[in-house]
Amino acid sequence: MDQHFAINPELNAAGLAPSYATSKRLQIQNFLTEESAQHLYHCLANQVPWGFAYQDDGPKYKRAEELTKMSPADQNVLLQRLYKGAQNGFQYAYNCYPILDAYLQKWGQVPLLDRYLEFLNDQPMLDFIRTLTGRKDITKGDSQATRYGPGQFLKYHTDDVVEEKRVAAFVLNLTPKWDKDWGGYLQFYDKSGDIEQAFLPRFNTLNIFTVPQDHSVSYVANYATGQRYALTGWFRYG
Ligand SMILES: O=C(O)CCC(=O)C(=O)O
Ligand SMILES: [Fe+2]
Repeated sequence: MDQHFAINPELNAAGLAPSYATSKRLQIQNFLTEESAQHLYHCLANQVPWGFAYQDDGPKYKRAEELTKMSPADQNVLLQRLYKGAQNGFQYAYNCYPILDAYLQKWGQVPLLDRYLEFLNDQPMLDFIRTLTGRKDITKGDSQATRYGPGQFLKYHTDDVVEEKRVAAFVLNLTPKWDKDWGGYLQFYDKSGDIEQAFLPRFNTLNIFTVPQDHSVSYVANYATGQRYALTGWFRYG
């Protein structure tokens, strides 16, 4: 496989660092070369066997193989149960492909995403992120592919899992076309619950932010006609 991914050579991490340091989050457009972003997008849109991630006494994941064994009626029963759970507590429902687990367990279903995970952990990327965040102690990145469609969401949370040693969360958004009435925003809140900032899903755009920090992916409208594709994860120390 001769697939090669690259960061947009015009970007300057040191130049962006002061803005990240001040606001604790940043949106960087045209993050990868156009060719890299197109390859990844077509992979997410056409090749990924999407499973389903949700919460049920802890994080749960159904692989694509299990999902296809469920009837549409049973899938709907599950979704309604998740909506019920969302009434009173933390909940999420979105399609997912756990790239790091797939890599470590050698699922072998999407070789391009194995190459992407290596790219994420290669020197140019780690150096860029260390310079951008000012955190020289970052040692690695993990990632999952996500797809949010109508009726899917990720409720307010902070990404704080102490033992996972997360320094910064990232969302490499790969959604080519999105309408601002469709929901699916990455939203950040202040203490009183007002939205401080919200990032529209946008093609080839890296959203990166310090952890912990209050955020959510707003509910995708039932009338949305698109899917929100992204590669998300965390850069870690130790
Ligand atoms: O997809 C996004 O914009 C954010 C995802 C997120 O917050 C998470 O997976 O923890
Ligand atoms: Fe998060």
